[in-house]
Amino acid sequence: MILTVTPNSALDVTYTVDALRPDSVHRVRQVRARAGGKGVNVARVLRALGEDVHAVATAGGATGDAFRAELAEAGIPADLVPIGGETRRTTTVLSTVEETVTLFNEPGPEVTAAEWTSFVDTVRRHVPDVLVCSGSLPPGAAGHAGLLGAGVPTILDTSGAALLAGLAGRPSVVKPNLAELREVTGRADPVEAATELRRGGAETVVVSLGPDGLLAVTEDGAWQARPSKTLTGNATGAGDAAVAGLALGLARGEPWPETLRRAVALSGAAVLGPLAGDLDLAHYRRELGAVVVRAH
Ligand SMILES: O=P(O)(O)OC[C@@]1(O)O[C@H](CO)[C@@H](O)[C@@H]1O
Repeated sequence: MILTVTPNSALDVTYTVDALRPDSVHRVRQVRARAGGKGVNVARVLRALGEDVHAVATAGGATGDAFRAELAEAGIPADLVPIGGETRRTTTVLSTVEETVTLFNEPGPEVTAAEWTSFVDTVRRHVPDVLVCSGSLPPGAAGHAGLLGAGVPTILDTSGAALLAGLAGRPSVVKPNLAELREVTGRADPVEAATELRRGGAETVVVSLGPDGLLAVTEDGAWQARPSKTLTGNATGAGDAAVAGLALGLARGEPWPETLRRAVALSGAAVLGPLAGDLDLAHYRRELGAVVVRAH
């Protein structure tokens, strides 16, 4: 079983507007709301692939109730740890004129020390094949390192100070995008920057390069996997789909080139899905054979 952990869960609200203009009123053409946060998106993707997955997330207040109801409707098995604060919302604005995707991520509610302990205990009750810990931390949370279980392969997908602190948990994989990698290392070259994170405690660093695919820097060498073509769509959750592919590769003990191939194919399928966590499965199957993987 793959366990996905979302400390700062969210109700993802997606607005579709015509043009997005500052200093103006926007008429929203379509509103969609559903359970989100990066780990929840990873769980959705794995579930769509028919994999055995379980989610752990926080939930509080009326937004937490909506989050809980939607997750149950989606059929994702989950342990939701109650918190006193209100689960946050994230807002994604899709503009059909500029074809842009704009995100507003709230910080999330303050969690108490007791709530965080209960969250960590809930995660530790599981013995997964792979543990995926994704997204930001809510204010007051002690850090990801305490969630990364010894003896279980782990993926940490977060950014900034939380990523640096999480290295203390010696994750099997971290997956920053290029901007996040540069931000935490101050280095422009992705291989040098990834090597620095490996020295800091990550076994493997997988960098998401947007339309250029994924770059993995591992103890056995480096590989880059590129999609067969550039896609347009909703890129929110594309990184989470890539993480789902990495988790699957780790669970199956596949070699890195295979794992990267799947992760890139899933990431493209997510860009074509309407909302974060959705997949175009036909694209995924086609793209699996078309992704180009080369030693870097
Ligand atoms: O604020 P975080 O935890 O970094 O990111 C949260 C988030 O923007 O990431 C997902 C897309 O990856 C969205 O579904 C989600 O709400």
